Formats: sequence, C-alpha cells, structure tokens
Amino acid sequence: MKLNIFKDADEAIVAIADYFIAVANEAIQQNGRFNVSLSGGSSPKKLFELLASDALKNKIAWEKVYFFFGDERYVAHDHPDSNYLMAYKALFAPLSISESQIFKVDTGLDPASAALSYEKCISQHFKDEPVFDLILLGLGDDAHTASLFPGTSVLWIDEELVKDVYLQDKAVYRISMTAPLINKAKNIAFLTFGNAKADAIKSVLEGEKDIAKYPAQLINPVNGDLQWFIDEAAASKLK
Ligand SMILES: O=C(O)[C@H](O)[C@@H](O)[C@H](O)[C@H](O)COP(=O)(O)O
Repeated sequence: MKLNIFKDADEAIVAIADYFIAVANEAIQQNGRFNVSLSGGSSPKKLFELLASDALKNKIAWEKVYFFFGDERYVAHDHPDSNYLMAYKALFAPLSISESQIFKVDTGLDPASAALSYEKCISQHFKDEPVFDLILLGLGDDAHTASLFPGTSVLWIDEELVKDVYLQDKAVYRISMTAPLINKAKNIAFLTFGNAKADAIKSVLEGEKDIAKYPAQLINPVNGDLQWFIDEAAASKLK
C-alpha cells in the first residue's frame, strides 16, 4: 500500500489524474483496452473534469476505455444523486464517450435484480475473471467505501460480485461492488481529502481491525496495487 500525501486537494487530484493516465495507457498497450470502475460522491468530480480538460483529454485513447461504477445510488440516471449523472456531465459528455463503453447500473429494476443484472454485465464483459485495471474509491466520514457501509451485511459477502445494500438510517438502497470483486483489481486508488475525512483515514489506516466499524479496511488487493491519494488535511490525524 502506498500513501501519497499532498499539500491540498488540487495537488492530490492532479497526481491521481497522472496516475489514472499512466494505468490507462499501460492497460491499453498491454491488452488493447482499459477497464475502470469510477467512484461516486463529490470527491472525484474535479478529477473527471481534469481528465476531460484540454490539458489532459488527448493523453488517453478514450475509445478503448470501458467505464463501470463501484457503486450507484438506487435512483434514476437523471436524478441529481446519480453517480452516473455526475460522471456523464464531468467526463462522458465532454469526451463524447459512446454509450456502448459505459456500463450503468439498471436502477429501473428492483434493487436485488439491479445488483444481479450488474454482476452479469461485469461477468460478460470480462468473460473470465473480472479483474479491473483500476478501481477508484472514495471514503465516507464513517469509513465506508463504495456502498460498503458500517454494520451492513454486504461487508461479510465472499461470493457475490455486486450486491444491493439497504441503508436503514437513510431508508435508501445502494447497489455496490463487493470487497471480493474490488480486491481482484490490478490497481485500487482512493481519492480522499479534507478535514472531515481525518478521523476515518486514521481509523482505517491506523485503527483497530474492525471491518464492521471501518469497512474501508476490507480493501486489500489480492495481487494488485493499492494507493491512497490524500491531502494534508485528511492526513492530519495520522501518526
Ligand atoms: O456513491 C457514493 O457516495 C460513493 O461511492 C461513496 O463511497 C463516496 O465515495 C464516499 O461517500 C465519499 O463521498 P464524497 O466524495 O462525497 O465525500
């Protein structure tokens, strides 16, 4: 695991953008395509916008990139909370990415069917082992990642690749990749910044091993590489 600490969020975003480009080009060179899973929430928005900017958009052969989502809110794709919609506005539309390269969660199905359908979609795309070249992750203030939330049963799954997750406190569903799927990836990268994340970062990286309380501790690639891209504010409580 490599912990990269930057002065501020912008520096962390520039660094992870360069990392994204390097991993993408290596995958395209080796296998002719780059399979990436995007994180949701607000942290990655500026990363997506930077990748789609005039400065960087020509660094990757985007027609060879296939986009998946580490998790999705159980809402329509045009709902303001949709992770797909955020990525569409910040990355897919500016780069004119073909819909055939984007694998959305079918939130028109019931939650369990949406999870099953997404798992089938992933399995069909990879034919054999679903090994992503890169999985981007964020970290919640409560140390969740993707939609692996504290105290949810999805944390203990060792078979399924994708699962529906009911969040009791918010009375909403999420559809999430599971830890077994995420940990198969060749590269996993967290992008996390801001003071609000300092306690969660400390718990995950230096706290007692407690998956139920700190689900991001589940993330431990079987054969791949794990990197954190964080700013000094998020790192402020680390030893
Ligand atoms: O759908 C989501 O919300 C994410 O996948 C989630 O795991 C996110 O990465 C964290 O909650 C951090 O969210 P912020 O980046 O908004 O702080």
